[in-house]
Amino acid sequence: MAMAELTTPKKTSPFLNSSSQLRLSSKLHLSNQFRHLLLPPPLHATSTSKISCSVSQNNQAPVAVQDNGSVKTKKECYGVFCLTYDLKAEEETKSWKKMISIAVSGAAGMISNHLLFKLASGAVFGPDQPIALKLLGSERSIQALEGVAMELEDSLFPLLREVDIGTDPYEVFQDVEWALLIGAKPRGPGMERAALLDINGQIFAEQGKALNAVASPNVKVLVVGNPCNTNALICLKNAPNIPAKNFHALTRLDENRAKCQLALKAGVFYDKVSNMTIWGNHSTTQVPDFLNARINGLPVKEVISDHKWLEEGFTESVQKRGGLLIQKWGRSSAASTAVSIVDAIKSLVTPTPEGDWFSTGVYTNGNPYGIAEDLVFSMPCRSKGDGDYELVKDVEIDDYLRKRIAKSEAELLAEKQCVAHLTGDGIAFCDLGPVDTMLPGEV
Ligand SMILES: NC(=O)C1=CN([C@@H]2O[C@H](COP(=O)(O)OP(=O)(O)OC[C@H]3O[C@@H](n4cnc5c(N)ncnc54)[C@H](OP(=O)(O)O)[C@@H]3O)[C@@H](O)[C@H]2O)C=CC1
Ligand SMILES: O=C([O-])CC(=O)C(=O)O
Repeated sequence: MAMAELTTPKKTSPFLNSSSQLRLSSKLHLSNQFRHLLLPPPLHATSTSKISCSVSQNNQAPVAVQDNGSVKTKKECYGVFCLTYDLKAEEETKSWKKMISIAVSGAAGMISNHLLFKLASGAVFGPDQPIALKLLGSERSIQALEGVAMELEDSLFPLLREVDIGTDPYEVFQDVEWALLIGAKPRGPGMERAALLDINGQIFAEQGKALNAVASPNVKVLVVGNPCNTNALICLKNAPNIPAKNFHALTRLDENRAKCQLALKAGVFYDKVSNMTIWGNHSTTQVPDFLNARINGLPVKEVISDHKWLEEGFTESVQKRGGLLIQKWGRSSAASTAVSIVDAIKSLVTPTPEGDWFSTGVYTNGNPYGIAEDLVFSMPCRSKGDGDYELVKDVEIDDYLRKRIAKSEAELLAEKQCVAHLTGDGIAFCDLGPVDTMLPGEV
């Protein structure tokens, strides 16, 4: 029977019981000889506690080996991912990097359904990076999460080494190095934006606290669930031990949409469009920056002479692309959102090409553009590929951009006031103005 290596958790959840605080780190590789083994029945637990386990020789359910040598039946990990393996024992996997843990919330939702398979395939972190997926759901979705885990099992991804499913963020986020926060309540008909901010804000406040308590201290957090900028702000405010710089709100989908629209108008393929900034909020006030974007290395305005289209048609088409898609497709962008999450992560883990940049919603703290501090605001960034980023500080802002950026900034400041009770900034006061602002997916 192969043994797993014991590690002691750095931090513990207030919700963990003593048995679930035992965590054994897996160094073991699921070799092909084990693939035929009988697996335990699907998990019906409502929380997760990962203990790696070993496989008994007589085709019984996997069992966990505890530090005192006693054997404990493993219930919480999922199916085939409970099996043990030794990455260093086989030629093909010996040179692989140390496994990383990635948490995904809303893991049974539409976006995740596309994203998880890209993560597991190696398309995001590379072909030598084994991963563990920690899937966060709720009582609503626990059955569906089992279905997701079953599909991951059946995909036989060599790089996917562990899958845990659970409903308690304090357990699911234990030691994670990436947290992709996708789950959020969709805004229903007639629901005020203020109500959405409050309901979803509570989810992100709780998840921020959980990350703060149990995640890797340098965890990178990407907030996708809407309204993503303010949710990211709430999350980081509730995680004071994690650098605020590590939190992002996803505006990469907007960047990709903007590149596509410019390419269409210019009659070039979209790989010719670069330096595309989305400024501000992931909402209909966002500002796709055609002043600084380039097509074939030239300023957009030199390539597209229809400047009225740039200011009106282009800008609105990007701001409302999500809504148009819902009209056609009947549901909000899921596949392209998943692709943009992949792009956003890859932009942080691979060096940015010389002269280019990417957009991401980041914490404003000493920015050179005069944008209010203490917001999560989309801006141009570059990365050395180490998971971190630097702001691009010398982008030109003209009057057109300045006015529109100020509108998105005002919107975010108003959103921030609505959630003051969740950020530790006092009593909330919610006045979002006479016209309720929209998510890109709303019309
Ligand atoms: N930033 C961006 O560019 C984009 C952001 N989005 C946003 O991403 C989020 C997820 O989208 P998508 O995957 O399509 O949505 P789905 O509706 O398919 O899934 C969302 C998941 O959110 C979870 N959830 C959390 N809290 C609640 C709640 N109170 N009520 C209902 N569900 C809840 C549910 O999972 P569970 O039951 O497990 O909690 C559900 O599976 C949305 O907020 C959407 O607006 C979408 C597109 C682009
Ligand atoms: O509004 C939504 O849920 C969808 C969304 O963010 C987008 O398409 O950009």
